Amino acid sequence: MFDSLKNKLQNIRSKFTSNIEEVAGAEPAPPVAEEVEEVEIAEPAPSHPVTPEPPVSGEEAPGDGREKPTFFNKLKVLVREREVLLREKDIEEPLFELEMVLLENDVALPVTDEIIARMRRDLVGQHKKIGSSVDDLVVSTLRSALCGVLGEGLDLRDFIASRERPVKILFTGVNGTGKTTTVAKVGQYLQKNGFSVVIGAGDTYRAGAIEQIRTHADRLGIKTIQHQAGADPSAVLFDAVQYAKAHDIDVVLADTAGRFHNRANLMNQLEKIRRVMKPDLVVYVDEAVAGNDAVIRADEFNKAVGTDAVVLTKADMDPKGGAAISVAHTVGKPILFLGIGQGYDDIMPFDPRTVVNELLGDES
Ligand SMILES: Nc1nc2c(ncn2[C@@H]2O[C@H](COP(=O)(O)OP(=O)(O)OP(=O)(O)O)[C@@H](O)[C@H]2O)c(=O)[nH]1
Repeated sequence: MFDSLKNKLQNIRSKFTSNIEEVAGAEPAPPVAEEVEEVEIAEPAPSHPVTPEPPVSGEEAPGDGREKPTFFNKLKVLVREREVLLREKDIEEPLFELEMVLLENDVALPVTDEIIARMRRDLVGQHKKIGSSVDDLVVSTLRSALCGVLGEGLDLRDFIASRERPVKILFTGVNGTGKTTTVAKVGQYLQKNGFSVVIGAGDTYRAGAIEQIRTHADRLGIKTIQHQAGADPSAVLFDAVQYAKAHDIDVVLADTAGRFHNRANLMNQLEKIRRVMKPDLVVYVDEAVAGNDAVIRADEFNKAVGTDAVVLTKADMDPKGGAAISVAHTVGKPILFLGIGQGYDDIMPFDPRTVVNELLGDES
């Protein structure tokens, strides 16, 4: 998943590190006298008896019984307190490369600009403590820039636990992106997390769609509410909600026909579904492999009918990761899950920190 972006980000990480190391190496060492007073560092036991050194002329021996800072102590403090003041030109080159890498990997332009601005703001013109590892500074700055655009994510279990039963989740999106499979995967995920589920077969438009969702649901032991092909999807989903109420089911998952935001009749149909079903959560499903197109569609869909969260499918086939990085910041709604394969288990709750750590090759 996102291998191209991952490899390139890790190269950029080394570039930033070597540039900053160069600046840090060229800077004069910061003063250490005051810090040395505060720090207690165990000194290695001497291998032979040490005769106390007489004070160097002009220097007072400490009169409070404390040991005078030694060279060894000073060195340790120096490493710990090492600071660097970065100027724009010190990181201009890796910043430019980062910008190119993000754009080449389908990260949307405004999102790329935001990441670069965050990096610049966090690094340039400030004294940065770099301790013994410049790499730590680079990784934490990159991590916070990426997490800044990915937002907080949304834990579906917490969301469901916070709502009245039955919690109604409506899945929408364009044709063939993996919506029906996603409904089945989410059904299994919720069952495994202790919630009971019913599926409403609201795609009455595409030939074979009802049978498709029914087959998935039967395999997973989930009840499906269905009408015949061509029926009004609002009526099907209304029935699914009634069934859930009558049988104390926790969650209704509503499949719907794929549609584009500019197809007026299908969008009106979706409006009707919303009025009748009153969903707690509208989930827009698109495929990560569509890159920037998926981001634009998600944004337009949100503006046309409103979206609460996004699922990106086929992340397993996407080397770039641009849609996953861009969609939450562009649409202003969290990513709920990534689809990572064709099996029912191939769904991953989207945790921004985990994804960023994976991209940076850093487990901390
Ligand atoms: N590799 C991969 N394939 C997926 C993923 N999710 C779905 N698919 C596949 O994508 C294809 C389309 O999935 P569907 O669930 O039928 O798509 P849909 O959006 O419901 O299609 P419509 O009903 O036409 O809107 C199927 O072959 C799925 O197995 C995923 O995360 N990874």
